Amino acid sequence: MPHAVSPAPDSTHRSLTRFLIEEQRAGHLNPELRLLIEVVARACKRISVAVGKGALGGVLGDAVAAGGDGASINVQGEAQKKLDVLSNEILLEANAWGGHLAGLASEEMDHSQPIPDAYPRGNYLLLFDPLDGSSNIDVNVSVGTIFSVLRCPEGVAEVGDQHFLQAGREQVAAGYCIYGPSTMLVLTLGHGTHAFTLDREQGSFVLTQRAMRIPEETREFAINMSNQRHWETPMQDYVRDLLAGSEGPRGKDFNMRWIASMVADVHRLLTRGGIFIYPWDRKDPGKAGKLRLMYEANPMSMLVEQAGGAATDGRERLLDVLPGQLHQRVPVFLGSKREVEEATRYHVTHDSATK
Ligand SMILES: O=P(O)(O)OC[C@H]1O[C@](O)(COP(=O)(O)O)[C@@H](O)[C@@H]1O
Ligand SMILES: [Mg+2]
Ligand SMILES: [Mg+2]
Repeated sequence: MPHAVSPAPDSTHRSLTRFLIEEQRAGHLNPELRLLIEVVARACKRISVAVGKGALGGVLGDAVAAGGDGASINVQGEAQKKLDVLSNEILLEANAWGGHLAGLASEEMDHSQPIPDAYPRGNYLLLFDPLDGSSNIDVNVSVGTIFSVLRCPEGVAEVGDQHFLQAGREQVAAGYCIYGPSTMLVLTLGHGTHAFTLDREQGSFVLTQRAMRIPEETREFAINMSNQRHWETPMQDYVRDLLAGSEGPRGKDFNMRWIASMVADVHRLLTRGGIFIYPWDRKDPGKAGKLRLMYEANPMSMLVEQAGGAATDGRERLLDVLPGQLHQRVPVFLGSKREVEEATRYHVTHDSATK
C-alpha cells in the first residue's frame, strides 16, 4: 500500500512577511526593523542563488587582490574566497538604500561603514559574516550568512566602529541563513527562535518551525579535535572525560560531529541538541579564539539562548562580554544548557583551584 503523504502543517503557509507583520502587531518589532529583516532575507536569497550555481556560476575558488596581484586577504589575515567577496557586496548593496540603517560592519571590511548622507538613514546597525564556513565552499558543503542587529546610540552624527561596541545582550535581532540541501533562515527578535525554509518555486521564506527548543541534555559534541594538544588544561580535562564515555566520570557515551561551518554545526544543535566549542588554543596565543564576537558568537548566542540553550566563553556568558574591537575574537561554548554549564564548570573550577 502506498504511504499517505502527511498534510502540510499549518505553519507551512505562513510567509516570513506575514510572520513579521504579526510580530509587529504583537509589539515585538517596529516597521523599520521589519523592513531591515526583509532586506537581509532578500539578500540571502540572492546569495543562495550564487552558492547554488557553484562551478556553473564561476564563483568557486579564491578571490584575487585588486590589481590582480596574488590572493585577496581580509583584515583578519585570511584569504578571501570569491563567494566571501560576492556575498559581502550583495549584503552591502541591498542594505545601503534600505533607509533602516545608520551603519554596517562586516567580517570582510577593515572598518564599519556609515550610511552616506545622500542615502536615507535609519536607526539600526547591522553586522554580518557574509559567508561563514568559507573552507567548505569549494567542496560543496553547507555554508551560511550570520547577522546581528544593534540600535545606533542616540545623537550620533557619523557612525564609527566605536558605536558597534555593545554587549551582545543589546542585540534587537539576530539570525543566520544556511545554504544547505535546503536554504533556511533562522531568526530571533528576542521572542523565541524561529526557522523558515526557502520555497524555491515561490521565492519566499516560509515558517517551518516556530519556537525551536534545544534539548537541555546531549550526547553529541562538535569541536576541531586536531587542535587538542594546543588547548588549556580544563579543556583537555573536559574532552578527556567526554571521550571516556560510559566508563568515565560522565557515565555516558558521546558522539562527535564537526562540519567546520559554524552555521551548519549550530543548525544541527538547534535541531537536535549538542554542544559546539571553539576554545582558545596555544597555536596563536595572541588570538583570544578563532571565532569573532560581534558577527559570529553574539548572534549565535542570542539564537541559542532564545531556544533554551546556553552560551559562554568557557567562563562568562557570551552576551555579557563588552567588546573592545570590531573584529575581536572569543572562545565559544554553546548549545544544550546542561552540557555548556558542565564545560564551563571545568574551567571555573580549574581557575579557582589554581588561583
Ligand atoms: O578550520 P577550522 O579550525 O575547523 O574552523 C572552522 C570554523 O571556522 C569558520 O569557518 C570561521 O568562519 P569564516 O569562514 O567566516 O571565516 C567557522 O564557520 C567554523 O566553525
Ligand atoms: Mg564565520
Ligand atoms: Mg566568513
